[in-house]
Amino acid sequence: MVLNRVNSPEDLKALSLEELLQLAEEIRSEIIRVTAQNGGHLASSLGAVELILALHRVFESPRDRLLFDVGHQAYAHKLVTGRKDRFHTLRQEGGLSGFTKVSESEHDAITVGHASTSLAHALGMTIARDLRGESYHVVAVIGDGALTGGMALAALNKIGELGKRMLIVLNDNEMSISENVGALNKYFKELQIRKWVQDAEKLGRQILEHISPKLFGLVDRAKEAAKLLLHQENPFYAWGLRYVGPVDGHDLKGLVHTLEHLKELDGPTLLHVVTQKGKGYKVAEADPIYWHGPPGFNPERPEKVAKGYSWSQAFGDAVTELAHLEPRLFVLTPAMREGSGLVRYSLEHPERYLDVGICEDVAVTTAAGMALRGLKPIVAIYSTFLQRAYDQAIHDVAIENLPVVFAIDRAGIVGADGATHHGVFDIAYLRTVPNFQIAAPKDALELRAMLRKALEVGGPVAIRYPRDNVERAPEGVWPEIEWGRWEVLKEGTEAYILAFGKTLRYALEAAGNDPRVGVVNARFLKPLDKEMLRSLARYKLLTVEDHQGMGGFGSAVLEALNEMGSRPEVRILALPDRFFEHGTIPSLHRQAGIDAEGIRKALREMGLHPAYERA
Ligand SMILES: Cc1ncc(C[n+]2csc(CCOP(=O)(O)OP(=O)(O)O)c2C)c(N)n1
Ligand SMILES: CC(=O)[C@@H](O)[C@H](O)COP(=O)(O)O
Ligand SMILES: [Mg+2]
Repeated sequence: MVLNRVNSPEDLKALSLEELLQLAEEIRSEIIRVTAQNGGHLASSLGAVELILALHRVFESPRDRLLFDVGHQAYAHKLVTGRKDRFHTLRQEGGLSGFTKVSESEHDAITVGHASTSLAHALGMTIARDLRGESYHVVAVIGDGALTGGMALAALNKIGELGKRMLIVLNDNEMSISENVGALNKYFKELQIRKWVQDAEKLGRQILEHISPKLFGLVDRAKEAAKLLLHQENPFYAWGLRYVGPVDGHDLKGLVHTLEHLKELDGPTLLHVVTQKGKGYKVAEADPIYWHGPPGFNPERPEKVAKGYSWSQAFGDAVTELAHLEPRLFVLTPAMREGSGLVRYSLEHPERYLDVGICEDVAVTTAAGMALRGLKPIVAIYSTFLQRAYDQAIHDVAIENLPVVFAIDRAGIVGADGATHHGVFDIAYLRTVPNFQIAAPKDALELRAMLRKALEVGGPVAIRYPRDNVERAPEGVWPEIEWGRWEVLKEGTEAYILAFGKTLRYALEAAGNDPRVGVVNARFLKPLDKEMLRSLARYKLLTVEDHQGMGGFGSAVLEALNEMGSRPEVRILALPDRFFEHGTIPSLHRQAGIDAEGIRKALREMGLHPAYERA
């Protein structure tokens, strides 16, 4: 096994081309083996194997800084940078992160998980490097999907102007999670259509290679000259970049030669590599969407695992029906069609569906534009990714109190994706914004009721729900809901648990049949149900939420009690002021003390010992 001999990128330099090719295959097998047991970003990582090996062959990490945008495609990078013995712990609690992470390795240049940051990171690093008189290389690998993000394009604009030496590798597989979108993506396809150019180039390199490897760079120069003659402007000309490509992103030998050549060039260069997402694993090549992030699977007989009915699907089914009832409804997603449960909706209502690409800011402000002109837009968006559109939510939606519904998926701890993805800030960052209303349904029926009502109440409405399964609600059923009113699910004589969203299940479990402890589905956070809160203020109160404690649901309850001059005993169960790494959701909830056990413990501390303890 060649991989056994690779303990650092240094070791790659001693390998022959045959050994490098063998190493690529061994790495592919290891990625498949571990992703099969742990789940993870399989297709993206399989597609980047040759590229990553070529980069580590040519550059000198950690002296040279290799940046991976999103960081989900970097499994090969982890395997050749001293982490192969821990690779089996990928995305497991206490194990390796599923993305690159500065605190995990000196070879990880940036901590990522959210897309489109690598170019601004690289810009900053080249400025620091030059200011400090240092001379290392900065290389940023960015996918065609991540390049649809506005901050990537804005960074390109600055990179081209400053002209600092850096290499940008565009890993173009024509896929985001879904098929990629955007005008640039269409242009890249055209660039690749000139297959005869690529074939001629490959032949030219092979011929020159036999004459002298030194002539290899001649092909690049000949190509650049040809493009100028053909007036095939460098697609990144406007951004002041040197463009090279498209080249075959799986041709390890060709990549090494091209990178060797580009390494010597000054100024910013963009190397356009064409890869196949899922390369080397038939099922992933055939369906890179499902195999973008599969749960565990049988590597010998890989089959799609039928996941249970999720909140995302409940949302997708509800809006698909709702669109028949409300002709002004329009649903937008920032490149998360599958994750947000919108495949069915996009097929049934293509004229009222829009995937804007990986640009949450554009999704929200496009929705604002639609609302200004009479539509009723719903932005389907993960809590963590909504962080990218906070000003748009305030500046473009809330100030004019526009009727935009935010269907916030993955609200709360999400599990294996870890700190970059837990949706645990949205309550705090939204509830301070005037005009925003915030709700969390207890089940799919309540989700349907809230979505329908949200389209009527007007103004910005955030409805948040977790990464979890949920019992399917019957089609065609649209229950009424008293907007802004909580729901007592269990009476109590001494205390009430006020649960917001997913933690309601834990509250019911903890209260059991103890007559002293009541449970409230506190499904509206803004507006709070102050009338019911006032009536409960004579009991001990325990709030529980799957969100940071600071600025969360519990804070809102405390503020309201203070406002009404009530001083009951109140305990807040929420996430402490720290980041939670990757792990299973139940385990992370247990660590945070917001599960049934945590609630029981808090009740005991409030003097409500379970009956068996009192006997
Ligand atoms: C800001 C943000 N929005 C959405 C996502 C979800 N997401 C993760 S990977 C991905 C697609 C990335 O496509 P690309 O950059 O082309 O990489 P590939 O998987 O094709 O290698 C998306 C949308 C994210 N990570 N960050
Ligand atoms: C890398 C990335 O951001 C997405 O692939 C994300 O991991 C999807 O999360 P879900 O698996 O919760 O849809
Ligand atoms: Mg891609």
